Amino acid sequence: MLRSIRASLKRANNSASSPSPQLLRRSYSSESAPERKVAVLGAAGGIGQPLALLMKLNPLVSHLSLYDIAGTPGVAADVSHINTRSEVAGFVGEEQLGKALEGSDIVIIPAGVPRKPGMTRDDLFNINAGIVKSLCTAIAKYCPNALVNMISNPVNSTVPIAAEVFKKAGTYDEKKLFGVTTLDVVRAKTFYAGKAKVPVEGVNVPVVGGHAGITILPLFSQATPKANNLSGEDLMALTKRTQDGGTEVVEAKAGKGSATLSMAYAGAIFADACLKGLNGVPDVVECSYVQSSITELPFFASKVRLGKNGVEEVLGLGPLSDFEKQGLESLLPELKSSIEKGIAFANQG
Ligand SMILES: NC(=O)c1ccc[n+]([C@@H]2O[C@H](COP(=O)([O-])OP(=O)(O)OC[C@H]3O[C@@H](n4cnc5c(N)ncnc54)[C@H](O)[C@@H]3O)[C@@H](O)[C@H]2O)c1
Ligand SMILES: O=C(O)C[C@H](O)C(=O)O
Repeated sequence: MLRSIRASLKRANNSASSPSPQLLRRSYSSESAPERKVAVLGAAGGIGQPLALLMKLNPLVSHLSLYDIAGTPGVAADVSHINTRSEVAGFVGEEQLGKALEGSDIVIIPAGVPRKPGMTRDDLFNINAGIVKSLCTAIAKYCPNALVNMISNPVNSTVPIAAEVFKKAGTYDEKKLFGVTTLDVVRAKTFYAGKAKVPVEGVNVPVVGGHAGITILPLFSQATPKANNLSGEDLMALTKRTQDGGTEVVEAKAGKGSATLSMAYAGAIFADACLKGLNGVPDVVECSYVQSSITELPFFASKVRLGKNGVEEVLGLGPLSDFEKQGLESLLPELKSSIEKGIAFANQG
């Protein structure tokens, strides 16, 4: 079971760009891997718990720090019994946040409220913006050099909030702040493979833009392997399903939250890519929402090469179909206003 989860994590490392056989072969054993501390903030939640489990299974992690406002002692005690490399520590309440963060190489943030049916991600802004702001203030103080993997929604705004908090604290490094959009890639791969009837393990689809509705733009024209059996209508339907993937789960859960298990998987894939980059593994490429100059917007999701300092290179969009060019035009105003909303919030008061 454990072996198959690890194998699946490894397989999923065939990133949004073409899979690098070298990357797939170069996984570290715990004996050779450097010490790496990963902190999960919101670790007792729907995403946090399975994410804690998946990070405990990752041999690149030596210290796993689980923080929440409640419930982490139990989660940490539970996960700590798994016989894998990392030492696990649970921290609860604001007074323990500093200890939870100190020395972290990566901080993953799934803290905050999830959607209920009928809500947009932006409806979460009023609660989650404050949570993210206070957590990022603590990150700036206790582990200013950590890579930050932002999962809390609305990602289109929470990433700009984090950037502003770090700027104010004098610790901002644009190479180290990531909005986690991996779930969009995971969905695009799954839906494409199903429709094209190709084995999902070998599928790659870049997803660009942001992480809400039409700002999620899968580039199926660049999907590999190429599928000649898909019509223009099929590609439009796949695009819509990817954009509405989160809502599909929210409705199916009928008031009991949003995607947690698939998100934990996606979060674990992205954190693993960050760890590999930090450890010097070459050609680690994932899509992520980062500071960017490939469009006129200051933040944008695209393929990103990860390295020892975080973002090594923000890769361009590549050739787009007419349908995708239109999608790009349409998403820019919404993404712009979500970014501005985040920046304004962070700078008020
Ligand atoms: N980026 C993505 O693709 C993606 C996917 C799914 C969900 N999400 C988002 O992730 C967030 C969490 O979702 P969930 O289903 O795990 O929710 P959840 O309610 O199950 O868990 C959230 C956890 O955050 C904790 N929390 C609240 N305030 C905190 C604080 N100040 N410090 C530390 N922890 C705090 C809560 O106690 C809870 O345990 C939501 O905002 C959701 O929209 C993002
Ligand atoms: O849809 C949501 O609210 C959660 C998340 O952003 C998702 O894409 O599943």
